[in-house]
Amino acid sequence: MTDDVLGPGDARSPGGLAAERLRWGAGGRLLVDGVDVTAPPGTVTGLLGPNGSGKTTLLRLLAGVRRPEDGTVVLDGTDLHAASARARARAVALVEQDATTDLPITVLDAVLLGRIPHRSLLAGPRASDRTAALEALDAAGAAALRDREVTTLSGGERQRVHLARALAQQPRLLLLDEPTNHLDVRAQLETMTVLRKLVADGVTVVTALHELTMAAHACDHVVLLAAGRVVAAGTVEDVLVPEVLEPVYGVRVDVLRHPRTGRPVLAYAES
Ligand SMILES: Nc1ncnc2c1ncn2[C@@H]1O[C@H](COP(=O)(O)OP(=O)(O)OP(=O)(O)O)[C@@H](O)[C@H]1O
Repeated sequence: MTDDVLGPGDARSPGGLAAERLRWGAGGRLLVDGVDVTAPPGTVTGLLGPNGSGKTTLLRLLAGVRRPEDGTVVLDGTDLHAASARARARAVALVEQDATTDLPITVLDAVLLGRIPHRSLLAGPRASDRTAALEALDAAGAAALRDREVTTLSGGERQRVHLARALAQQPRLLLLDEPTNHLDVRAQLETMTVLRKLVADGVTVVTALHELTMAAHACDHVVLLAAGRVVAAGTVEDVLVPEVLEPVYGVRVDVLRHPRTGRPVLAYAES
């Protein structure tokens, strides 16, 4: 492996993400406690769990932003934490929850930041970087915002721009922390359609989500966390069921069916 290229890894090992036995603690508490996450390429994996269950902490470990105290993160056969920061930046994009955008720069320049791992640090953006950024803006439904200053954007507009920056990065693994929490219903569905298109191109996607019906709509697999541990992992049909969800969330859950798609629609009531 060279300094700035991650993978392609061992041809015999399965592609996608394979994280095993991840452990990370802070403040004298284990926040991620022996977690395994497997996400094959071509799939969207939903990371679910109540507030404080460890989703954000786990995403940072998977992204290589934080080094686990124990365990491994392997992407396409290559150990992510053994790779250089530049190699990781080429391979992995993380869209953080409520990422701040307080630089006085245009949306297009913000999205061009996603191209930095792919170009020489001393050189400015090339025509191909600009093309990739414009395509990413278009895919994220943010093309009309390209000349706006990012500090003036609404919460939902910022969320689209953050997604566009990650798309411009052209990662093999895209990690997202509640990418739809500021979006109106149409924009939520559009974001999930963007993720489905990415996985169709072989990208591996792992996204934290609170809205379980959205997870049922868009995910192939889900991983349910509680208190830093995986309490269930599998298909939507296996995991998004009352007997699994009710003890974790402490609410009554009924699973209905979407009249158009047949996918699960979850209804909640206080227990
Ligand atoms: N650096 C830290 N030091 C101490 N505690 C932390 C630290 N980072 C996170 N925590 C705690 O770890 C737990 C897990 O936090 P995390 O942000 O991963 O949860 P989450 O599942 O993403 O939550 P939410 O759904 O509310 O966004 C929380 O109780 C949080 O307060």
